[in-house]
Amino acid sequence: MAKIQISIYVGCLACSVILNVLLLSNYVYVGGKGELSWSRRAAEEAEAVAAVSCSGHGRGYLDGLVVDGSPVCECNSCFGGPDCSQFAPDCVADADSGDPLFLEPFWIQNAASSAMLVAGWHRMSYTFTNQSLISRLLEDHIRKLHTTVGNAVTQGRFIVFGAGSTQLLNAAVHALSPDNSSAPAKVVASFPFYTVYQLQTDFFRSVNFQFQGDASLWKNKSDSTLNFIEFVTSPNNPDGQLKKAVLQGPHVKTIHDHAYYWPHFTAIPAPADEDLMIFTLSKLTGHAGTRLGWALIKDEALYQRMSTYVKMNILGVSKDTQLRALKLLKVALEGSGKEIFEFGYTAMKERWERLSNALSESKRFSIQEIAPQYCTFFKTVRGPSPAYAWFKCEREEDKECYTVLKEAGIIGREGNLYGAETSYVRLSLLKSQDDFDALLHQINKLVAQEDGTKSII
Ligand SMILES: Cc1ncc(COP(=O)(O)O)c(C=O)c1O
Repeated sequence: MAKIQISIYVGCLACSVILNVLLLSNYVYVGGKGELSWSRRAAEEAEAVAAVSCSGHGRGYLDGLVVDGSPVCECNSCFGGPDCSQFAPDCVADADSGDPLFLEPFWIQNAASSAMLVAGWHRMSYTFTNQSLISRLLEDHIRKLHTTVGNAVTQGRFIVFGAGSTQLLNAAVHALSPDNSSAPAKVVASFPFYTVYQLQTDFFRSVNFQFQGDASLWKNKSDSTLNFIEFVTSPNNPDGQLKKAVLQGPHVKTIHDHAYYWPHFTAIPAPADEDLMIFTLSKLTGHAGTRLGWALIKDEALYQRMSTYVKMNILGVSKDTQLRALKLLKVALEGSGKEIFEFGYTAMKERWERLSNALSESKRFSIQEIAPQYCTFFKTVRGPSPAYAWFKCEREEDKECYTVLKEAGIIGREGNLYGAETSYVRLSLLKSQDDFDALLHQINKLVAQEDGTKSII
């Protein structure tokens, strides 16, 4: 009887050892031969989808549709057909959204260093092992990047991550509003301002805060006992200017939105050193879909309030997002940031120059002026490369400028959404090259109609 028991025991032990060896071998990279085990299939899938030819005007995606076993090309606007090779000459140029696809070619050039492979068991927990909601390594890389670029002081700042900076904008409004005041804090921004500040503040209707429009209108009242929260966007969306706060006073709190304070879009005259600064991965690496924003916060109590907001809202930013952001920031830091920012600046500057040239002889249309400025990152005076053109229809009869452009096959964003007159339209310059080319094509046609003489380039 004992003999049978011992045999069963030995048998079980052997099975368990074999099972563990098999399981372990599934995790193990077979060193020496350069062969992969569990990751090979995923790598092959990723390479196969990247190899799908979409004529340079589209892309196949791992999570895209598959037809007859092949990934389907998702075409850029104005292109169609199974391989995106068919150009639609009369297509409308969509210059509406701020989708930062101008950086896609950079990531294609850096495919190897930016690729990731995520195991099924990667960080399944709500928290990191130290119970934090934030990757320490990612936080270190963010601080390092700001120091390298010289665009923000991070010493003595706490960091909160959000699902994009969009979430942090309202987290900041919530955290800066008094809890038990008889009057809600007045949320303001100087015109023209990023529409979402108003949309969000109105949407999350609260007894603690209320959107009150143009900051400039409250200039003489800001030293009173009224509570103000001013959004300062620098560089500004839509007009690319480096803005400063309009209001000052003991009851004025300021949220500095630095989404575009990167060398792609602006000279960096000095590191931003404000009490509350908000940044986003979207306009830095172009990965808007990854949804990561961060706030640099001086005051600990404010940091705690913003952290609580994010905890109550989403219980922390996705660990997959944090992993991807880490990978991307490692690439951004290569060559002390020179590669990504040279690429971004060159692309945006070229677009700005081409648009400026197209409009240089127009009396009917204009775009904003941005003065050249010394950039501490490039160590030279550099010209403008803004994310958006703040386009103006100069003639009285064109004062519904959005409609004028729409009729000319261009979709922009109405100036009144930014608190400005309807003679302004925001045109996005940071989308894909195909989007920009379509925009320029339509602008050239429009300007050529102005005097009937200029040829269409
Ligand atoms: C000024 C400004 N702030 C914040 C955002 C939000 O960016 P995200 O939520 O992608 O971080 C945008 C997006 O366009 C923006 O223009």
